[in-house]
Amino acid sequence: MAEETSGVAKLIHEREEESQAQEYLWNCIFGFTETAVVKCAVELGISDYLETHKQQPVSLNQLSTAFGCCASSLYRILRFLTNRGIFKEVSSVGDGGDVLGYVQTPISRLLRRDGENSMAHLLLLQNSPFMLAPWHYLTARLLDKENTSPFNAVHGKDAWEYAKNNSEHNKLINDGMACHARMTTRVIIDNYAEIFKGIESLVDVGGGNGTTLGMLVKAFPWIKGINFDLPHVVSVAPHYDGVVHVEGDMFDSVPNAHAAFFMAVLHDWGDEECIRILKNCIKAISKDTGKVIIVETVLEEKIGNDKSLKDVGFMMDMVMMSHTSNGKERSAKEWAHILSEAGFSRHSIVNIPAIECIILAYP
Ligand SMILES: C[S@@+](CC[C@H](N)C(=O)[O-])C[C@H]1O[C@@H](n2cnc3c(N)ncnc32)[C@H](O)[C@@H]1O
Ligand SMILES: O=c1cc(-c2ccc(O)cc2)oc2c(O)c(O)ccc12
Repeated sequence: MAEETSGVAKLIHEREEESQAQEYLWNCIFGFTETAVVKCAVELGISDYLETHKQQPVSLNQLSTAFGCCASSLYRILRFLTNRGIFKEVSSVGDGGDVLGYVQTPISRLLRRDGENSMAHLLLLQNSPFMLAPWHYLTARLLDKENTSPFNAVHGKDAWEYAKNNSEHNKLINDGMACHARMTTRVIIDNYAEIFKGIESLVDVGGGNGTTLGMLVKAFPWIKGINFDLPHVVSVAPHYDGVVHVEGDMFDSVPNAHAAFFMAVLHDWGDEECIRILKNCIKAISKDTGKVIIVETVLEEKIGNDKSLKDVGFMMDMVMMSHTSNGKERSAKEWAHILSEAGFSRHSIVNIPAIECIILAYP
């Protein structure tokens, strides 16, 4: 009898496991629909529109009129998004009785295109045709003796060369990265101001359109900011008080400054390339009191801390495999290797409430 019960329990357990496995794979198979539909909501500007109505529910008719789109298709898009908790459907009392309308949620607020903490442009970057096409060549990269990056396989050049000759892609990258820069820089300013005490001038190497340095200099006005990036990036960068834009190539040299800053740059490159860039940095910064501040993923640091942040690090590592030739996310051991090879005498890692850590390296 006991044996029979344990056999049934085993069978039930196996069925539960199989149904969980199926659920996981259904999500893998159709997971792209969520990204595609969220992208559609961003392109229409649904969050931006709802925001202008504060928490007043907005009806389907109002939305379809505002966007000039087919009400029945928009209804299906909104049904999908409310089902996943991205927007919320509420009823309110109107002239003719109860009316249904849509309001924002904490997720949809992050999808406003101009919000301070918006993630919309990062979503548009990753899901642009330029960035999606290379994923079809991931297996080809593994089988290719030359290890050609999927981005190169599709576009015939690396992402930075491609952006140089394609203003649409250049804007997508700069806006997407600025979106990420705003989120992480806010965390750094609010929690780690002591890192910037005593820094007279700071060069942001691969600083993109200067969003990060603009925020840092505003928060810590004693710093003179030098935003350093490729010519096609700085030539379209907006003005920020206290920041000068300098064009150049970090593989040749880095402008002199008291300290240097890197965010989401070194992960685009292999170890030898990072060592070369970092050696240029050591030459550029103050020998006695200078330091290099690196904001990047340290893979295992988030374990046991926040699983979702750790998962983003592993996903970013796949983005690097698809979009760069030698780039990768690194473990603490891998960071220690490139920093010591570049000539830094010591470094420390600060775990922060973001997907990255702050790595402080001293000459
Ligand atoms: C992933 S983006 C990071 C931008 C910015 N630091 C941020 O966190 O938003 C990498 C940046 O490195 C710049 N970059 C690539 N190659 C470079 C080079 N050889 N010299 C200087 N900057 C370079 C790119 O133009 C781009 O702005
Ligand atoms: O699309 C991206 C996103 C990043 C990124 C996002 C969030 C972070 O905290 C760090 C980096 O980095 C990218 C990157 O370096 C690249 O070469 C292409 C695309 C992206």
